[in-house]
Amino acid sequence: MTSPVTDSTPEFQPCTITVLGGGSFGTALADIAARKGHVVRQWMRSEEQAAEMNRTHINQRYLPEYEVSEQIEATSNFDYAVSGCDLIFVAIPSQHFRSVVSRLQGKVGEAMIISTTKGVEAETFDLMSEILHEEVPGSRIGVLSGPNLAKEIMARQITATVIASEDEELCQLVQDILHCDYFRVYSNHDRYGVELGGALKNIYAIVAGLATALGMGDNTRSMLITRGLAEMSRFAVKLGANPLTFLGLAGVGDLIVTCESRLSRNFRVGYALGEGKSLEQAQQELGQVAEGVNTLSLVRAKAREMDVYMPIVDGLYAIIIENKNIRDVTSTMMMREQKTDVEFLLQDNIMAQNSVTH
Ligand SMILES: NC(=O)C1=CN([C@@H]2O[C@H](COP(=O)(O)OP(=O)(O)OC[C@H]3O[C@@H](n4cnc5c(N)ncnc54)[C@H](O)[C@@H]3O)[C@@H](O)[C@H]2O)C=CC1
Ligand SMILES: O=C(CO)COP(=O)(O)O
Repeated sequence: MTSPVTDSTPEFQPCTITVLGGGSFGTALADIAARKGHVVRQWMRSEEQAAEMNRTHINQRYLPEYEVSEQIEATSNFDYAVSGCDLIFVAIPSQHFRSVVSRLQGKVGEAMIISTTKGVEAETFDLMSEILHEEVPGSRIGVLSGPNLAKEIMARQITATVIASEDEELCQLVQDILHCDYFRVYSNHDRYGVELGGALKNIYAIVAGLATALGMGDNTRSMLITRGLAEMSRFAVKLGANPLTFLGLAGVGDLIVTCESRLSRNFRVGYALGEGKSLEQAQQELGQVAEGVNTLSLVRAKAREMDVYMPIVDGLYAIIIENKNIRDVTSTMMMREQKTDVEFLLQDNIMAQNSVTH
């Protein structure tokens, strides 16, 4: 049995927190909050899964190796789960996000709502916090994103995340709720950039998994991560995000962890593809969400519409959707026109400034 980390500081104020989603990340967040002494309800679709979790304190399907706090109350009763809570974390895969959060309408009073989902909606290209704005108008909204592999959080590996919102009070509350000796929460006001970073990096994790399975080296993976970052930032800037956000935990931080870790489901899908499995087989064997697969097609279409150069996205799409030969695609990518290393103009601005001051 793991020891509690209950917050015993005099200023500690227990909150009532609801987590929507019975998967790995929802469970990891519920566990942190419950161990800190908050009242935590975790909503999941399956009545049997909820009953089993309350009985055994183990999420058998998603995190069978870890015992969760006995203080988490799992429930399949949605209205009960969200009644009278102060804050809601939503950890539902992007494809089902709207259908679940639309049920919050008129039920949540003043509760703040935080999306933890790293994906894009197919029909609208909406990010999850935009869906929250549409489905629960008037609510206070934030996004939690960063290098946060659920299993490492459950193992109490030291981890940092980002809470992003224009709402300063919301950021402060989430920091207070989740901060403990193994989990640090940084704030950022660029909600859109933070959220976009979390969604985009999944694509490059698939590429990294694929490259690793094919026996490509560390030089290759480093190139993929760095050029992936350039591509992500280029795309995000075109959509109006701040490229500097991509230098933080929710950008390069999350990109590194998902491109380097075999715990990443997106990496694992890529790895399985590299072993010659079909996309369907890879997803089926995973049995959990790998958001990057859907995000890939959506981002490729959007990049074409906006005329953004994304060769890695194009290459992965050619391999896994158009079934092109991996070696041919890689060779075409390598033989493309040579580009400059760093493309943003910050450096030019600094040099221009220096030439004035020196
Ligand atoms: N697992 C991780 O390490 C992290 C995951 N995330 C993000 O969190 C989101 C959720 O991921 P996980 O919890 O890992 O996924 P998961 O695959 O472990 O679990 C997904 C959960 O959503 C539930 N679900 C699916 N459709 C539903 C519906 N229509 N109604 C109600 N529940 C439904 C499933 O039953 C399951 O409990 C994803 O967008 C992921 O990118 C973010 C950070 C870390
Ligand atoms: O977002 C994550 C880590 O920050 C989890 O990545 P996967 O969804 O690829 O497992």
